[in-house]
Amino acid sequence: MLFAVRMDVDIPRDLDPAVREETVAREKAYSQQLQRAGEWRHIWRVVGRYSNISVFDVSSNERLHDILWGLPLFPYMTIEVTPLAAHPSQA
Ligand SMILES: O=C(O)C[C@H]1C=CC(=O)O1
Repeated sequence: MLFAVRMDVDIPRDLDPAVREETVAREKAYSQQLQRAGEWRHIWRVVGRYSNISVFDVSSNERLHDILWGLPLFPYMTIEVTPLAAHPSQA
């Protein structure tokens, strides 16, 4: 099952810089592990924003929910999920 997911990140400016750095590092490792496993297919930066648009290929809605819930930056994100279906014009 394919999903497009937009993540808008808003880390509070007064968050301890060490906590920020450690959380962002954990987020990167978590993301790259899922990319290597094939569930996080694409990640693209949204130009000019602290946001990304990603494509996930997962077995179920529950699996995607678990992945998103587990994001270290989840408490600082607004997330929009769009389920994808094959387009009839795809060559
Ligand atoms: O930078 C971001 O867009 C937020 C987040 C999502 C994956 C990752 O490594 O960081």
